[in-house]
Amino acid sequence: MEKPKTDLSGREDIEQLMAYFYGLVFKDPQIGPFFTEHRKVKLEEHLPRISDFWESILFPPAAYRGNPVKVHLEIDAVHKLEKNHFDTWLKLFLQAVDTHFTGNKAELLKQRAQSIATIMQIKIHQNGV
Ligand code: HEM
Repeated sequence: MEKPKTDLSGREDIEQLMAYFYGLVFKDPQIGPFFTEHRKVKLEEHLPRISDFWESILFPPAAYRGNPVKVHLEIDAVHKLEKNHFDTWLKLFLQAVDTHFTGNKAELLKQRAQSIATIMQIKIHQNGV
């Protein structure tokens, strides 16, 4: 029988979830190329960084220092980030969380992903798209 789903309890759960999520992202035909072609992201560098980011939201304080909006404005300047890219990113993110976790932290994670995605799209749009 499968293990019942639980809530995220710390860093290790975030790391496992992100490894699963970026597994989906890298092979997605729509948004995978942002990571594999436009930016040539190394997963062994991205995973600790993105885990710091989500840890700072779910279990503060955490080590993340950065500016995700600025990073995505830079990505957009080279290759446009469209609504459909955000829709796909979010769909995979929600799917990854729901596949592995359930509970308050899981809900918070999904809410924050959606609100940050909305803010990013507004900022990118303001930037003259
Ligand atoms: C259209 C959807 C998205 C695409 C294609 C995308 C793509 C990327 C790429 C390629 C990077 C690596 C940049 C680099 O290191 O060279 C990155 C970094 C990152 N992304 Fe996204 N992203 C998307 C949406 C989001 C959303 C909605 C969030 C948050 C809710 C997010 C959070 C982050 C964070 C925290 C980083 C690390 C920034 C840093 O280095 O400090 N991304 N993204």
